[in-house]
Amino acid sequence: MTEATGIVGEFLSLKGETDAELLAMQCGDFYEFFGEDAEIVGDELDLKVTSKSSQGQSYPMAGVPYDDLTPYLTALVERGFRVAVAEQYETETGHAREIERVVTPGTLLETRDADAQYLATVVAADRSVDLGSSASGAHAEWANDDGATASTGGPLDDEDVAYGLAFADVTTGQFLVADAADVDEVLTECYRFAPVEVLPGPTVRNDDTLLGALRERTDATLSLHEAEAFAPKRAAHAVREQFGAEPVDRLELPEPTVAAAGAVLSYVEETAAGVLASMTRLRTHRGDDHVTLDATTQRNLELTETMQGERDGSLFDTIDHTDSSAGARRLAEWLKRPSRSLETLERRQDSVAALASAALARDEMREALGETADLARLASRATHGSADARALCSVRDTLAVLPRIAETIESTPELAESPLFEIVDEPDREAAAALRESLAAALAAEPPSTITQGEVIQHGYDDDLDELIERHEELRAWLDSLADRESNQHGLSHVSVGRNKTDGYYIQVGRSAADGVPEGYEEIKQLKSSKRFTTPELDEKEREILRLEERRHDLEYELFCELRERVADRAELLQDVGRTLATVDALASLATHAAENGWVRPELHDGDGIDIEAGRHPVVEQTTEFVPNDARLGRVEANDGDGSDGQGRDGAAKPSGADRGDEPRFVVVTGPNMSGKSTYMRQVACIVLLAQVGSFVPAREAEIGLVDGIFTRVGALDELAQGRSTFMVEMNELSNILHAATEDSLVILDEVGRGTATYDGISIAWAATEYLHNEVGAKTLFATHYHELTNLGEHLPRVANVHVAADERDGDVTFLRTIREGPTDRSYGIHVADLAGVPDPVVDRARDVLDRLREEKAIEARGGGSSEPVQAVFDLESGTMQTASASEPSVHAGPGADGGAPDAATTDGGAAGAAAAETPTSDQPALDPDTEAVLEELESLDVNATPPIELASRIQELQTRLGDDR
Ligand SMILES: Nc1ncnc2c1ncn2[C@@H]1O[C@H](COP(=O)(O)OP(=O)(O)OP(=O)(O)O)[C@@H](O)[C@H]1O
Repeated sequence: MTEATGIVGEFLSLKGETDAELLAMQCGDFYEFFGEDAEIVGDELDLKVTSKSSQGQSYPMAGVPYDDLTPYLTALVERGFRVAVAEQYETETGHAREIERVVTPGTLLETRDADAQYLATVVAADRSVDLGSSASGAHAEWANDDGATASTGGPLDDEDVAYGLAFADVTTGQFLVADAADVDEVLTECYRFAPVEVLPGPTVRNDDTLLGALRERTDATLSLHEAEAFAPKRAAHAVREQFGAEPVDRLELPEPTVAAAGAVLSYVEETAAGVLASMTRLRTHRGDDHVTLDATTQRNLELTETMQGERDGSLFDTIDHTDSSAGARRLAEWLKRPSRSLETLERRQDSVAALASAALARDEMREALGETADLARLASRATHGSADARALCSVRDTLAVLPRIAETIESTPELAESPLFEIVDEPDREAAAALRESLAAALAAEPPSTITQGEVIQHGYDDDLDELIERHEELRAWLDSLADRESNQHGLSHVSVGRNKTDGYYIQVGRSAADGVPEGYEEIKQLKSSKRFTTPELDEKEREILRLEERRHDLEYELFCELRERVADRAELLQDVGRTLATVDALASLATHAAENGWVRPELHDGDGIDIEAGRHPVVEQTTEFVPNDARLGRVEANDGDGSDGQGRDGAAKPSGADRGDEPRFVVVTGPNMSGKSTYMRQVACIVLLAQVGSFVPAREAEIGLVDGIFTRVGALDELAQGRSTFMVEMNELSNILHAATEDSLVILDEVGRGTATYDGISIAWAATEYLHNEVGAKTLFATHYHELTNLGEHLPRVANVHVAADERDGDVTFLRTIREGPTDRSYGIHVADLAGVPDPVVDRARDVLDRLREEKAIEARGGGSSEPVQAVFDLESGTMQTASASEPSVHAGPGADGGAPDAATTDGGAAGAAAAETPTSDQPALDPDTEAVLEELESLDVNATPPIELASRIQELQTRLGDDR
């Protein structure tokens, strides 16, 4: 096959120079794609694909107009492509082309999305290697400074690994670094920042598990960046060059973090040259300052999107009333990174309280905020050199909003006395005013979007330009009056003066008068009813006008670029003002939601307890007539004056554990299906989270002791699609919680152990409860259908029971949605099955079975005071209850026979299966030695001291041994 030459050949050779998936090459007034690229672009963007031949071969070709590249580029990058852009430039002998930039998801400046657009790096390094000489370490993440990659091995063992992360948003200049102790922390931060593109470091790119998790937990494109950029010396140099010596030297950032930061900088420089200058500050993000919200919890609480992946119906969507995109970003950031600093939160609360009580001033401020543009983004565009005159006008107009907001605050007493007064004073207001004034003096009121055609600079800004414009206008006036002059002077009728590309300026005379034109008129064109002429004088004026126009455009362009550079030099100031406006917007949004929904200011303290009176779910209350409920967890400073009658302040139940003299820390929530258990637990988590955002909360009153983390475990339906067993996911999540939660954490467990056989499930749930209660001490809400667990309250001092009440009358069940003290005795699962449309014969039969189960009083066998529980199971064949006995050593008799006891026995009608450990009754025959050995082992198993997962596997092993005997 002959190699393509000409333009196609040039395209293919440039394509060979880049690792971008697509190349857009400028060819005059178009950007063209050839070959496969043309086909992909044709498909993706619905562009017409034609063909171009070269060396007798035909190549697909697709193109977009030069001025129209941005939307196509954005669309391609948003679909995950990396697109190289080659520009054409003039040379002495013609023209040549070169790749100027590679646009990737993380370096796309022209984004249309209001969300932050983070580019992230994840670097792993072996802790055991002396980091000082890490480049020679066997598992060092980075390459040697000479460029050879030191890491050749696969993934590191997590225990020995330190992780460094960097997040850069080229559209706003935000630059954050963080370190992470393990993969979970890496994933948590990545979920929190939701990067659009991740650059895995040299070792991470070999770690299938971590890469898989990153793909699963983020929508990021994973891109490769040269390993040398991660080398410690080179990375540290890049960081010093960008931010000065401080981050590396004074902040003492760990090397993996520096490597991550340096690599991001080099990638940005390589792909989006020019925008680096907008990254003026390096901030460190420390998990310790924020409430730990692992990725699972962020999803379970539907912070920014629902479990179905929708934005609508998320917590953020519900509380967001911001009027600017920067404000929305700020609010989302607060929600994903709730604070643990009482001082920060009380400052926000003071501002929200002031804004909530000053409705008119708030409206005025929101109106002004609605007129603001995204200053941080405009600063980046100015730095990159892609801001046009309209963008600078937006900077000018947005800067003008700051004094308006400040004035409203200063003139409204409530606001003037709040922290808002200081917040608006944080940026250098004088410098902002000066910049605004110089922009106002320089820019035309409504400039065109093109910056090379003039009319962007205002009169009075530059003397030379004014002179040019004056002369230009004089000439225009001369031209405007030329037709009249000629007609009067020479008695011509039907005379006009015009201009077009081919003829330049001309005098047009009607045919009837054309013969009478004076001497000196030179005919340049004949039309049907007229003729066009020029004159030496007109020619000269034309030359002058063209010269003036060119000089005017050049000078205006020059002045504009100077102005844009001046704005770029003030990138940091613009980011400060943008940040202040965004903060005020986010606070005003919180105040608006609080005022419109009757939310109250929670009392925050560094103590332990959570006390919520008449709390509501912030999202569910929007669409439902919501029944409020109280919640109490941990050591609450008693100030409600009651407590003797077991009733809360409004008569609703207080968990019964309080009666035991210990504060309830672990509350078991039972109740029928669909009664509202999940909603109740999530509402508590959301209220605590909102409180630590600085927001008001949906409750009548609330006292919140700040928590260090919120952990949740709820059903994980979506994981199924990803090929992981539901139970495995459940156990992973449980394991994470048991490891990560502390005494100061809030834990929400919605059904633990449901994904496996009933006995295994109960055992795990039981053991996890004991561990959380005895070892961790976290404040926990635990919803379960295992009624056995309600007995834990009898044994453990800080376990309390509550249930969601339902009313049953004549077979009709009414959900009351009210939390009451103590456990429930019914599940109403059959009622829910009926509501869900399960066929009548099945529902009737289920009721029948349930009645029989109840008659056999299986529950009394365990809960009715007998010290020797009896295993009761339902025989599906005979439709009767059978108790294990010597005469019937059936498959049902062994504890934990897989799937042995039907779930109905435990989850419905309050009938409970026996506990996992069953002892033989006196009238049973002696057991065989193996079984006895198993029982002995079971007896000696220290449930409190054995980690739950190990416990589960021990029990499973014992079951297997019993099973082998059968
Ligand atoms: N306090 C409340 N006021 C009004 N409606 C509520 C309240 N709590 C829950 N609901 C509504 O009741 C329905 C069921 O709630 P939820 O899913 O929390 O029940 P559940 O007990 O966890 O159910 P299951 O045990 O089947 O998982 C939801 O549609 C919810 O909107």
